Amino acid sequence: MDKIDLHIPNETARLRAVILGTAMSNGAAPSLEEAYDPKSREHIAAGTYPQNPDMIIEMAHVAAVLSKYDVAIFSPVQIQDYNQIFTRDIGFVIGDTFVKSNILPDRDQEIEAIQHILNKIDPSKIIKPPEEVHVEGGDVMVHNDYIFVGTYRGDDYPNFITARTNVQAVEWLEKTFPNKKVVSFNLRKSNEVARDNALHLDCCFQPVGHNKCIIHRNGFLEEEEYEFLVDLFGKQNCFELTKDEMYHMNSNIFSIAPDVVISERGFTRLNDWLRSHNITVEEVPYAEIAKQEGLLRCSTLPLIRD
Ligand SMILES: NC(=[NH2+])NCCC[C@H](N)C(=O)O
Repeated sequence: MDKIDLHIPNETARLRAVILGTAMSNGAAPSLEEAYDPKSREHIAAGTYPQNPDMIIEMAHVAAVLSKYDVAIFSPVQIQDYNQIFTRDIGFVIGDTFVKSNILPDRDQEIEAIQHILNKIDPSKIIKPPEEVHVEGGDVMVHNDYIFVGTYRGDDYPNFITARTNVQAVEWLEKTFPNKKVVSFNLRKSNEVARDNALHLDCCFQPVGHNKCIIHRNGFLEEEEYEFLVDLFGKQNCFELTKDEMYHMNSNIFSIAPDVVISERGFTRLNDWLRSHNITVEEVPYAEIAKQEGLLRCSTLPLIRD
């Protein structure tokens, strides 16, 4: 593909091109102080932080499924000893526009590694918000006329390394995409307890199929914002996750089409529900990567959907 014509209308339309993160050179396990999410920290402390070779195998399974569906895969250039698995957060596509994230400083080298991919995009379609806007792709979802945004509105925002998208980002998205309805969600944050932390919106919610969604009530701080989504999709179309399922990142599967998803092989209750709605579930092992508080949506950045 010489030129990339971006097109992202929603989370589930048939996928044609995607950036897939890389685990080729993650480096040694970070120290407790270096970790920037509580689940990684939990595994560092327990001595169960994932090993590089295991994560490479898991990502190869995803690449194989994408290839099976003829999806064009783009890869970041590997930076030595640097975690580049969660490519979702470094930028995102809304319609025909690529937005470069203002990501956590610990992760800001990741965007340089996709410059060769950005070079294939019309430069007038690449934008970067001003510095005061903090935003990561895990918090941003296009849903046809809507843009859903995970945020944290508390005055203690600066204390949370787990709060990545601020209210300035919500305002900037409203201004920049005036034809979309921007709806924001105040998410539960914890720097210490992974089970009480919705790191990004995609850690507690994601649309799937034509009209369904996966959701976990406790990820939302405002009951009425959770209810807005349940009403929008219809209660019977919402798969409500348990606290444990949210912790294992069940909301973070990845859609190749309305009727095809990639999911973790251990997500039995979810995968059965998806199949019961005639959605093909391509199961992959991804439990090692899940230890870093990210899963399949987090490690993919879609560029073209139908
Ligand atoms: N879109 C996502 N949920 N990304 C997960 C990123 C996880 C990564 N450990 C971080 O803290 O940044």
